[in-house]
Amino acid sequence: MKMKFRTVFNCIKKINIISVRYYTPRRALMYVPGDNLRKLSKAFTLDVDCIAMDCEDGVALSQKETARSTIRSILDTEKNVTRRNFDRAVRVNPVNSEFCHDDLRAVLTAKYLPDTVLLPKVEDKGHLEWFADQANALIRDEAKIDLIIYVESALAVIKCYELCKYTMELAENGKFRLAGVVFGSDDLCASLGITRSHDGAELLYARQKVVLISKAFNLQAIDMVHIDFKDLVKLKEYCEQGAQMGYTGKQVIHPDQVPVVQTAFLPNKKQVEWATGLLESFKEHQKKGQGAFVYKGIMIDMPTMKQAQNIVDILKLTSSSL
Ligand SMILES: CCC(=O)SCCNC(=O)CCNC(=O)[C@H](O)C(C)(C)COP(=O)(O)OP(=O)(O)OC[C@H]1O[C@@H](n2cnc3c(N)ncnc32)[C@H](O)[C@@H]1OP(=O)(O)O
Ligand SMILES: O=CC(=O)O
Ligand SMILES: [Mg+2]
Repeated sequence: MKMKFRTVFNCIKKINIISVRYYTPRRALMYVPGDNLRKLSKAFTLDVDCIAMDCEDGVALSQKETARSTIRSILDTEKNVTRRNFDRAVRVNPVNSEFCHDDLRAVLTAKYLPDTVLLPKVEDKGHLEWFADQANALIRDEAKIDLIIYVESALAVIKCYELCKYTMELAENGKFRLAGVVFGSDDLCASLGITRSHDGAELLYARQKVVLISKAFNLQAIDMVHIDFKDLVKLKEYCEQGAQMGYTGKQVIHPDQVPVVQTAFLPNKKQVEWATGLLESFKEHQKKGQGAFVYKGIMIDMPTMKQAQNIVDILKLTSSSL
């Protein structure tokens, strides 16, 4: 009996609450320095949901122009030359840098638009208005891109709700839609004046705040990067913790991290069996007029049914979008 409880609770504790209007899976969001053709070519061979071609912090100041033009030439070529239909994302430089305008012009006027623009270091409404003006002017016709904003400073964590809300408002009449929020842990550490520890305890408050607010707007929440890329055991632990908090994916910097993250952000076989069994049982009990009932020794009513539905939904959404 004790074992049974543990098994069921192990299933429950890993559940993501998702409620989405459209869904592009981004379990692993993998950065590739935009000036490195070897790494870019390698990335396109991987089984990864999202490739983040980087113009920002993974690129030296002297290589910004090379990164921009390399990414542009990739976007000018057809997407389906690779074996997998991944999300083609570009991380541009922050709006208040000298590079962002040129980055946006290069990527948003390419023959094929990126699926997603990743906008780092967003801190106030002015940044978002500036981005909206640029995107609306540069994107042709009726096309729309996904936008993911980064919360990665003390100020941005405090203003996270306001930033998400305002981006959604701007998106209503814009050529972009807000798809998610990235929790930029490493820049946040720099902003707070701390050095990141191995267990990440210093990040807990902000990490939870970012996922809570993202989910309040039905957005994807993409968890912090694990820079100790050779430690795959700790990576798995962080993934499970993030998924348990409600994060839908994680930033990745090395190919070895990809399979761990892609797997960790999908419900496992045991969770799927638990969820489908519960949903069947829920239907039967509803027919009999019973709102609360016992399934595998646990009291079930509407909230647990919704958690089970989330598991089934995330699996369906992920497999149907790939
Ligand atoms: C922290 C906050 C952030 O903003 S994170 C985002 C900014 N940083 C980045 O983008 C860094 C991305 N990662 C990297 O550049 C590399 O993984 C670093 C960490 C430098 C290690 O590279 P390297 O010494 O080549 O690793 P390795 O020899 O183990 O690589 C094995 C093969 O995999 C390739 N690889 C490596 N990283 C990537 C990547 N991100 N994307 C695509 N491919 C990658 C290497 O080129 C190498 O391939 P090959 O076997 O030589 O063909
Ligand atoms: O951009 C990501 C971060 O952790 O900083
Ligand atoms: Mg950052």
